[in-house]
Amino acid sequence: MQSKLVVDNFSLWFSQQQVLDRIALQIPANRVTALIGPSGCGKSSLLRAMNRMNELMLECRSEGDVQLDGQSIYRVDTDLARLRCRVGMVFQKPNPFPKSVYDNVAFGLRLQGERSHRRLDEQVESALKQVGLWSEVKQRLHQTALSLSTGQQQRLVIARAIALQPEVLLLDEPASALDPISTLKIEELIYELKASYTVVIVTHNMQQAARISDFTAFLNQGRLVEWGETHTIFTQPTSQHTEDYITGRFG
Ligand SMILES: Nc1ncnc2c1ncn2[C@@H]1O[C@H](COP(=O)(O)OP(=O)(O)OP(=O)(O)O)[C@@H](O)[C@H]1O
Repeated sequence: MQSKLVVDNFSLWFSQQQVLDRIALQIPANRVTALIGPSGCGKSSLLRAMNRMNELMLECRSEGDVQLDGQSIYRVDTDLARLRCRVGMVFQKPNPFPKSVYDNVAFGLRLQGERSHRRLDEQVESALKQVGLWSEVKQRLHQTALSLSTGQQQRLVIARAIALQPEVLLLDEPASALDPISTLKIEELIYELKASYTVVIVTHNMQQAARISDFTAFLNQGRLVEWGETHTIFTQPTSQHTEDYITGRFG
């Protein structure tokens, strides 16, 4: 299977604290990969390593590499804006801009220089349809996005990321702030998204990881304990640590 991203012996430090230790992991294209593990084990840091978001923090240092389609993203001449368009990210708490629904989705497209009203309309509609939000918001495209429910806001933020036609979507606990029905919608959406995108998701919810992911990586204390097909990790983990974690005995 083709790897979209390859994490190659990657280590990360914040100040003196090492938070990732020689991680080696492949992210298959057009599949959902879940990152699981106890709080503080480094899941979000590993996710952020995949589009160089850790560097926005002070005193952050890394070793090793991450390759996107075989090309290192850690080269000094990497265009970070372009990288973050190719590898989009959605956070735990929905963070719509205090702008209209339409302007949220059109924001990045306008930044990229799109000026045609017709093309903007088409792309906004297409992104909102992909996240299943179009029928809910088409009458209120010019109202503030902050008037949407939390679940709708999270789908809007995913639409904002999708509008830029990323190749990879990084989702950091995207459903943890949502009610069960909104969570289900996000899970269905993630399942559909993998037809067009490579998805990496951090989740604390083992049932969610088992339901929506094809591959699972288990981290503990900054190390990758094991990774493989989700079914195998959940039914026949090779490590006792993994088994203890997924059965709720620790973490
Ligand atoms: N900006 C930062 N500055 C300093 N230390 C940080 C920063 N972000 C994370 N850390 C530390 O890095 C370690 C890993 O954090 P990270 O958020 O990656 O873990 P996690 O597995 O995603 O945790 P959780 O499940 O609780 O969200 C933790 O010890 C955390 O305190």
